[in-house]
Amino acid sequence: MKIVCYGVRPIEEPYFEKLNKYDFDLKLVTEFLTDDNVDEAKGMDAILIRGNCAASAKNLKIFAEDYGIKYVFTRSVGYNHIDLKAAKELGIQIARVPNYSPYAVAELAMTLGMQLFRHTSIATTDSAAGNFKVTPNLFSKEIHSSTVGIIGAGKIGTAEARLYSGMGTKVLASDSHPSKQAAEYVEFEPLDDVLAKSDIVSVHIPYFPGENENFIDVDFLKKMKKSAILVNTARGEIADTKAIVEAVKNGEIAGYAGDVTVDEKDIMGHQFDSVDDIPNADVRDLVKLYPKVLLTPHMGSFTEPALEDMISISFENFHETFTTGTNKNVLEYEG
Ligand SMILES: NC(=O)c1ccc[n+]([C@@H]2O[C@H](COP(=O)([O-])OP(=O)(O)OC[C@H]3O[C@@H](n4cnc5c(N)ncnc54)[C@H](O)[C@@H]3O)[C@@H](O)[C@H]2O)c1
Ligand SMILES: O=C(O)[C@H](O)[C@H](O)COP(=O)(O)O
Repeated sequence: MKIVCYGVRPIEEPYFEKLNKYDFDLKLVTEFLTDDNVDEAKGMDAILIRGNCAASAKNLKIFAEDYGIKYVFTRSVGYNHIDLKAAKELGIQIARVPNYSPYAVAELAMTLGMQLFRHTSIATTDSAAGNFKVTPNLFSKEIHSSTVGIIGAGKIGTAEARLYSGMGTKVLASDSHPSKQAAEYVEFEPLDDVLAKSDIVSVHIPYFPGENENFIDVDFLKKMKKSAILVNTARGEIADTKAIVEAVKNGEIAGYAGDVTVDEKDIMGHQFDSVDDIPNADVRDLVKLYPKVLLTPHMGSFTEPALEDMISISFENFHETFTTGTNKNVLEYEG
């Protein structure tokens, strides 16, 4: 079976080869899938994409009607980059990887939160400029005697809760479907209470296009402590970026860290000559608030265990579908 895999970084290529136990005929393409590079899929039986690839109605139509491709799978947890409605109409099967190492993202979220909590980004920026003074803005609480709030205690949120609870931290959580697994590490409380009590708030809810844009809004931010840190490693679209910029600028929260932004397709994977060249004005303003704002380039899943899971579970998805017609990680459009 011929599979074209989009968004394969050179460092990832040996893993695709090593984990190819079903001997698929793989075509590895470095670029993310866009409407402009659909022709890489010509002659292929199936397509594998990642989070920052866009499976739009336009390119899905070409895959189905011009190339006869019926399978477009993603090696990501999130699937907001796929037009599920169009896929269903075109008879394209979509599947994802719902469960790669959750510690990949959980550890990053914790690292970013701790960096802001202990002011190390401010201190190391100062020392890199030759300033070794212990200034009042470096004064800190300690995490073992503080409270962390997890919003969305699913697989990643629970993994982060476990990490913090291992340090003795009290961990609260808000979740629309509280689980027993999470309850081992968190106390579930209503969202407003979690926001009011937490010193670090870490968000892990999925993005559902048209449903929960700007879940983190002015109101959400006002409910947090002025001394608290907000971390979003989930998706940029669930946050009102302008509201976060204002909240940090006005001291309504102490800092913000994100592994995700809005308009990712124009930002992630690109290198700009200057911050002023970042194409989204709100993201530009956010970046300029460093070191109170820390942004990473959507690298939460960029660890060896996560990468191996993403590839091998995708290959299992293809093998199951090629042998039985479907697989356990198929996504259905629920319009
Ligand atoms: N930064 C990265 O590289 C990276 C990597 C993987 C996943 N993600 C993002 O993280 C998200 C979470 O991943 P996961 O594996 O933990 O998913 P999951 O489905 O296991 O957990 C999500 C949890 O959020 C809860 N939830 C949904 N809406 C909610 C709401 N409004 N309020 C409270 N709780 C709500 C759900 O009940 C569920 O428990 C993904 O959807 C994806 O967008 C980011
Ligand atoms: O949802 C996920 O699995 C991740 O957020 C995501 O896909 C990572 O982004 P990528 O590096 O795959 O573009």
